[in-house]
Amino acid sequence: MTALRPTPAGSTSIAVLANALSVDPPAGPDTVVSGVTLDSRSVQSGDLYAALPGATTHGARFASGARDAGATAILTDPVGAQLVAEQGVVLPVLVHPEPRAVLGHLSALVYGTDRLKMPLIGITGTNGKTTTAYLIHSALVALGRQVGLIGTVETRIGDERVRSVRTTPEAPDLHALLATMAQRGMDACVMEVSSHALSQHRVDGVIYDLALFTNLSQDHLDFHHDMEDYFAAKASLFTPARSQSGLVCVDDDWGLRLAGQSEIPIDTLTTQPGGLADWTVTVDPHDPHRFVLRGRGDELHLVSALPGAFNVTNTAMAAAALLLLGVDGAAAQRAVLADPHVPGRMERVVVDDGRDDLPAVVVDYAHTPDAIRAALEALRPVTAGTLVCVTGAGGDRDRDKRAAMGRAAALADVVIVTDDNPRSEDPGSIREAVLRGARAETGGGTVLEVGDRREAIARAVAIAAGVEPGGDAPGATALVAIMGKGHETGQEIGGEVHPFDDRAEALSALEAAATQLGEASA
Ligand SMILES: CC(=O)N[C@H]1[C@@H](OP(=O)(O)OP(=O)(O)OC[C@H]2O[C@@H](n3ccc(=O)[nH]c3=O)[C@H](O)[C@@H]2O)O[C@H](CO)[C@@H](O)[C@@H]1O[C@H](C)C(=O)N[C@@H](C)C(=O)N[C@H](CCC(=O)O)C(=O)O
Ligand SMILES: Nc1ncnc2c1ncn2[C@@H]1O[C@H](COP(=O)(O)OP(=O)(O)OP(=O)(O)O)[C@@H](O)[C@H]1O
Ligand SMILES: N[C@H](CCC[C@H](N)C(=O)O)C(=O)O
Ligand SMILES: [Mg+2]
Repeated sequence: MTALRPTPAGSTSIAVLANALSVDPPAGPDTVVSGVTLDSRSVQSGDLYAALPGATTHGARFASGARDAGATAILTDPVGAQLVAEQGVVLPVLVHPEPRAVLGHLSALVYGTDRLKMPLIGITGTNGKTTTAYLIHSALVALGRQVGLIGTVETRIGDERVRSVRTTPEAPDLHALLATMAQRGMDACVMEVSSHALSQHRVDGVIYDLALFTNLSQDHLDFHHDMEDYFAAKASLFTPARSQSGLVCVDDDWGLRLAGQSEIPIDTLTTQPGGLADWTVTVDPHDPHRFVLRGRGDELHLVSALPGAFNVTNTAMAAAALLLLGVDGAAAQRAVLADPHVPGRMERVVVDDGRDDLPAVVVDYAHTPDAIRAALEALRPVTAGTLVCVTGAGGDRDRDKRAAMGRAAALADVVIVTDDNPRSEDPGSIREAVLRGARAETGGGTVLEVGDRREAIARAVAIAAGVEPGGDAPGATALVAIMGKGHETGQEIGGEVHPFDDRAEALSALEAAATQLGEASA
């Protein structure tokens, strides 16, 4: 990301950075460093270029490109220093055995974020980070605060929005964003902290005032060695080097474990009936969206604006976080009632002519077994007719979760297995793994394979609407859940990203079904 850099403070020099690293300053005159990047393609004049060793290449191979783009200095490891020298690049080079591990702290010095006053809220967990971040963001905005947001969908600084490439930006980009937010007068920033970010030092040099843990379930086992390793990455957010205080949802065993081992003061929250925690949730027996949150002497009567028991949890976590940040109970209660639009999470797609003979369509970002199960369990009670689920798994990501995703999807009456982002993998083999799980688990439901995602969505809507056979009770009581891509606007196939938006495709499919139903009744 090259956008949203702060106005350079211009006070940090190569000698200052060398001193921070406890290494000798490179020979030659000292120079001001006004920015940092780890991507040669994003270098701006005056930048320190961090040439990092990676899984596929070494950043130092791009040193001459970085120099031509105006880099002032290079940070790299000994192998990188050799590569820089071989290219004849004459720039001051700071050498460190683990450049990634010092990059966050150097970025903080360059951007002045080591003196950040703005409160920071960091959210980690397998599912619910984006949703909870939006809930906190929209509540703080409703309270009249200026709030920054960083996460899977976008970065927001006041009214400015920039689409995200990653959930948690790399350290130089993160510090640049935080400095920009501070310069533009944000009162707080709420952000998602992925496990990749924690493992790859992306949030080094940042101290969160409040860290949240939502839950842990299977994902990313391509990157993390096993669940223990994945948990350890998440748990590292709850240490004094990273956060001052925490709020941990203890509904799953990982949350309980984290609460037991946390090195910082934490509050616990549970939604389990009769559960013991600092914050408890009592759901209204007559309305699953209404609940009472009790904790620290406060009692808040809240309504989750989003469907599903898990969104009661997300809303409760957001409300407790507000109170822990010092918002008073009455204000927090009002603020979390404000409508949070969370793009691509349980998002309804409707044709705008108000007709009532079409199935409901929901686009959701469920791409783990646990999320698919939670989403379908949330949608089943609001579906009197056929529940159709369109799902698929991403390529070049955790392979072990694919069959489990299929098994979870088999909670629907009709499962259509399709492509997500195949990336460099063979789409047919990815579908095969998901299909295996769905077929093993289905209790009499239908499992179909439709590789082309556009066709899969059209098919799902047609079955649910009753214009194609396959649904037991098609029409307005049926529901189509399109899982996995949520807010995404592209589909990555073999290194190319093709424009694709599940919401737009669902709308076209609904319009086509409406036309067919109209013709049939004419
Ligand atoms: C597994 C992973 O996270 N890899 C990240 C890692 O890649 P890498 O170490 O393999 O780097 P590499 O491709 O070998 O390149 C080495 C270095 O050369 C640099 N380079 C490379 C080419 C060039 O022309 N110029 C250049 O400077 C690269 O910026 C890099 O610093 O460092 C790269 C540079 O920052 C990242 O782009 C890359 O993220 C990849 C693209 C990725 O897909 N990451 C995903 C899995 C991710 O981070 N996901 C999480 C979790 C999502 C969630 O659950 O919410 C996220 O936070 O988004
Ligand atoms: N608290 C929760 N528990 C279980 N499932 C959830 C929870 N919140 C959301 N989900 C499900 O997980 C999906 C992803 O939710 P969300 O985008 O909020 O999570 P995330 O942690 O940001 O995910 P990612 O790591 O991919 O960015 C949702 O679309 C929903 O199906
Ligand atoms: N942040 C998640 C996104 C997955 C979304 C899904 N559409 C896919 O491509 O697998 C990840 O990097 O694993
Ligand atoms: Mg997210």
